[in-house]
Amino acid sequence: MSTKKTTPPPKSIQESDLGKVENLVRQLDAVKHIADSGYWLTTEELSMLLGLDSATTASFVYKKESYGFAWRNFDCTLMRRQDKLSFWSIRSQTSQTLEFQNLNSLEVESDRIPIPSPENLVILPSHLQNTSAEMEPPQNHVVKLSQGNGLVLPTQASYNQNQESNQHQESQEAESGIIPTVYAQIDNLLTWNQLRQLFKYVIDQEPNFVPTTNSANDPFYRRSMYLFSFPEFARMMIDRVRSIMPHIISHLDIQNFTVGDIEAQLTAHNDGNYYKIHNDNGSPDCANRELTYVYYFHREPKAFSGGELVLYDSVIKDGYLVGAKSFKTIQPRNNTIVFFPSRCMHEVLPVVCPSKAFADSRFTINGWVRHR
Ligand SMILES: O=C(O)CCC(=O)C(=O)O
Ligand SMILES: [Fe+2]
Repeated sequence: MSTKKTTPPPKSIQESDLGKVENLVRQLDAVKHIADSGYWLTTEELSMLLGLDSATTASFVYKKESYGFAWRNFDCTLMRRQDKLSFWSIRSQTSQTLEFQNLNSLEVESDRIPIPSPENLVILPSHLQNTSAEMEPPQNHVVKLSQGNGLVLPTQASYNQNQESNQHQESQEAESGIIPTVYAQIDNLLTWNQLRQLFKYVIDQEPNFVPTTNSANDPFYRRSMYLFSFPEFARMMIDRVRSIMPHIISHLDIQNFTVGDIEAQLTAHNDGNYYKIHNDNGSPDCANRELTYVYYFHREPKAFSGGELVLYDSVIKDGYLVGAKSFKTIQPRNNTIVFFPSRCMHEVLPVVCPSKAFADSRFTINGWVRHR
């Protein structure tokens, strides 16, 4: 008996490959269809669609909501956990990634505003920036320094009619130990091209915006929408903020700290939206937030009014940081970024946007610089 193995008949390579390619194209079409629709999928559906193995699928159980992964040229993002289900969005990267890669290598154009290099940033000193006392400041809003569970709310949100000028309040309260809130506002953070691309991106992302929540679990405390995942622009903003951090710390004249994680979220405030008085480092998981930054952008001409950021000064009372009566008002000017200490009390005044159109919203990329 011969030991020689019989060679299997040559299989039709072309045919089997063609079958695989057809299946792949069918799968890619289906993924693209879902990505374009903006529908969310459960983990089980996502796993089926992408053909994920069971170990990968099982590992999703342990992921927090801020989780995403890339599958070919698609971004899959865990959007929400609701009851026992998790929901995922799929987004095609192709167009945005290509556009974004060119962002920093754009040739100088006539309408381009140069990115200020950290050395020649023009930061207006707080006292030269717009301050006002047109609204009613809250009294005795008490915040325990970096402690407590969740957002620490005013203990006594009684609002006083205040007709005096901010300047006047400042001089009065200087005598009673007021700690003025320092802030820095920088104009023209992005080039017009970057801004245009960001705006276009945000408009395309409208279906993925979801209502904001807050740690006070009070639905009336905050009204706005936010976009959970915007990886390219988040990266750009975080890099930019990190690069200017030494200059901001020195300008604000605050104690130096080692910069750790920097977060970013993208928010839209439309008609009637607001964010009541709060600080940004009042719960254990955000206790190491040192600085808050808010980058403002909107369509031109501006189609909303209101939405000012009000920054309250502080006083220390019985070991607590207490919001003072005096405050500064910051206008959400297009293409500007503002920095201030996260422990300071602040609020966003209601936005009036008569058209109610999403594109007319007050948009921000805002976030926090944590110390290491
Ligand atoms: O939009 C703003 O001006 C501030 C937003 C803010 O305070 C926050 O997101 O914590
Ligand atoms: Fe805040």
